[in-house]
Amino acid sequence: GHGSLGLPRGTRTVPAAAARCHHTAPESLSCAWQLHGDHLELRYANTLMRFDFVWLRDHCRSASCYNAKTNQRSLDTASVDLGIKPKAVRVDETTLFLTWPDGHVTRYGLEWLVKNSYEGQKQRVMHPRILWNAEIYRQAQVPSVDCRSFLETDEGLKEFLQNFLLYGIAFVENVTPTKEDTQILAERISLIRETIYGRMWYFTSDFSRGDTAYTKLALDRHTDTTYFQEPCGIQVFHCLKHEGTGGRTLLVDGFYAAEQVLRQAPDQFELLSKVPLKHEYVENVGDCHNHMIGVGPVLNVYPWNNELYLIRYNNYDRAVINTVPYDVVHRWYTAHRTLTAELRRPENELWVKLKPGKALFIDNWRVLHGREAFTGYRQLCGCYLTRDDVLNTARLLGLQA
Ligand SMILES: C[N+](C)(C)CCCC[C@H](N)C(=O)O
Ligand SMILES: O=C(O)CCC(=O)C(=O)O
Ligand SMILES: [Fe+2]
Repeated sequence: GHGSLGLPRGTRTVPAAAARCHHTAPESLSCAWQLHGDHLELRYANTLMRFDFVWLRDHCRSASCYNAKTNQRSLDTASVDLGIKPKAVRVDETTLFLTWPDGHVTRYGLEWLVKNSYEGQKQRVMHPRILWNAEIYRQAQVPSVDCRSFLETDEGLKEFLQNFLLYGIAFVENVTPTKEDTQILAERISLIRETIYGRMWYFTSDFSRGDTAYTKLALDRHTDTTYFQEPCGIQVFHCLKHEGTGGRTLLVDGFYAAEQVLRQAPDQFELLSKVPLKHEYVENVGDCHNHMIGVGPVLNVYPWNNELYLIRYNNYDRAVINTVPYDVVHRWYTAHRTLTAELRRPENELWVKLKPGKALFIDNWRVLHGREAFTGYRQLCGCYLTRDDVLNTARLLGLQA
């Protein structure tokens, strides 16, 4: 052995024989382990990891516990004794071997353990992103992908998806300006998410639906369908026609703004990520009758690494707040104001004029959109996409999503 791991010796550590440190050479990638009363401690590749015994038994990848063809567990986890403890431990250069009380042996690749340990996951992000303001986005000179390359080559599709994952927005150019051609684009990367607005939608300022989107008014930055229990993951916009003035589209990276809140006021960030509230859509126009309610905090983060994955921000559609006591609600308004101030900084605003032929994909869990008031006839088509299926396509092309 190379000496002690410097562990606090509590009453729960196992007897001396098992508590001795064990090392494997070479030093650089050496593995040290120590068996405690209720967990195994492992140090490998500069990571100190702690594994619960039931977790270790549950993750046995032997043929009897795991079906490698379907990647499904066959072990009945409920049959594992919650007090289980390995009776023998061995480590070589690449693998940890545990022998269980009934003689069953489990092997774990050390790299696999690092990747799948809590400590390993805590240090990495689920979704690599580049947070942006207008300057950062312009400097990056993210190219639009050509429609043919998007539709006909894996490289084109992959480039598009990589940009989309990193920035939360991506453009396809040279698209035939019709609803049908826009649908073909959408279906290249995902399934269309059908909602109360239909599958593929057209919209103009005809107030055919009970929502300001269907007017010529300006719309402040927001995310859509905050009033769904699962807001739509992706929004596709394709402007088919505009004869008039104004109508530019505003895009703001919500995660960039939230990150600034985290820096300035971590307690406010935390409040926005903990306080659940409702968004609501009540419609009674013509034959359209809908009542939708979605519940959740403004900021949604993975608890183990505090990584943002969803922002719900729509001041138009935010419902009556009746889920928060008065003193918390005041602090919530303060936090909401801080976030709003960040979202409204002019340097965070990316303004684009959507034109026929250029389709825009927006990550509706991250990037807010808005529009300038306009005059004249303007027609947009588009759809929402199911997020799981966009990410599925990205992963199949080898991207981390
Ligand atoms: C995109 N499309 C015009 C179909 C619907 C617009 C929905 C607008 C709604 N206020 C929201 O933000 O969810
Ligand atoms: O008209 C626009 O450009 C966007 C309107 C809007 O926010 C929406 O349809 O979700
Ligand atoms: Fe919208």
